[in-house]
Amino acid sequence: MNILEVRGLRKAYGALKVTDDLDLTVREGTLHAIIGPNGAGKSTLIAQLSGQAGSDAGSVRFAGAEMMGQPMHRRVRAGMSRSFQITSILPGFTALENVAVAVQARAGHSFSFFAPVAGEAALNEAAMEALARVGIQDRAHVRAASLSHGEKRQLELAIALATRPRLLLLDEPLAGTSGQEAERLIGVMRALKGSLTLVLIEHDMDAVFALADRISVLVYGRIIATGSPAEIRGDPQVRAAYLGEETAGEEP
Ligand SMILES: Nc1ncnc2c1ncn2[C@@H]1O[C@H](COP(=O)(O)OP(=O)(O)OP(=O)(O)O)[C@@H](O)[C@H]1O
Repeated sequence: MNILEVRGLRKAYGALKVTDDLDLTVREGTLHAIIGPNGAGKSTLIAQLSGQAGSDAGSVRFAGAEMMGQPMHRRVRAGMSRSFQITSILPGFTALENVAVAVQARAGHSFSFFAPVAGEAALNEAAMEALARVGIQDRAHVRAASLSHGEKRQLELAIALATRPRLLLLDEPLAGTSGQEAERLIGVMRALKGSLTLVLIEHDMDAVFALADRISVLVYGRIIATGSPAEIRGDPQVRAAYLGEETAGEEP
């Protein structure tokens, strides 16, 4: 089943067409990576899908329902969530509080995953469960300011997971991480695979080709190819437009 069907998506900043009649189909349960050169429109696409940024035209169907025009909190409630940058983490709050606060803030007044009577306890339970899924439950009561960079990246993931998404949009989760931290995050993403659908933007090609079930290549606001890692690696158009000889020739 296709959990996400994007058709004719457009967004321009002045004369600059950032997403330009973009089509994308994501199958449920897959990790679908989107790669492309700097400035291709990847972050803008994630922002448009999550509802953080508006769109000029197009259709975004999630689990059969049209999301275009819906605000972000409605999309979160429908099961579509995105990870946020470290800047949205509150340094004086513990990891657990960060997850709980973010869930409430993002789901807004329509936060209704739990019966009202369950309130805070249920919220904390969900937050703790999310921390466990990303492997930092033992850091739950540590202030975010004291977490390592990699742990903050894990916390971002936990914040997104706590809304119990069916589809999680990840914008460069490995950015700025060291080798060991990146390995840990790759392990977390691998463990998440199958239990939900992941759409991943990532510059680390080794990680992309190791993790992805399918890859789409975005160039100048359009998807020029979609396929398995092997198909993308072998696609002459992709090699010419983006991957370059040294990456295209390597085996993961
Ligand atoms: N708010 C904005 N106002 C004006 N131009 C913008 C805005 N956001 C993005 N752009 C421009 O849109 C283009 C696409 O940016 P975007 O960040 O989506 O690309 P990207 O593929 O994620 O790039 P990178 O790989 O470098 O992160 C760029 O030329 C960028 O300068």
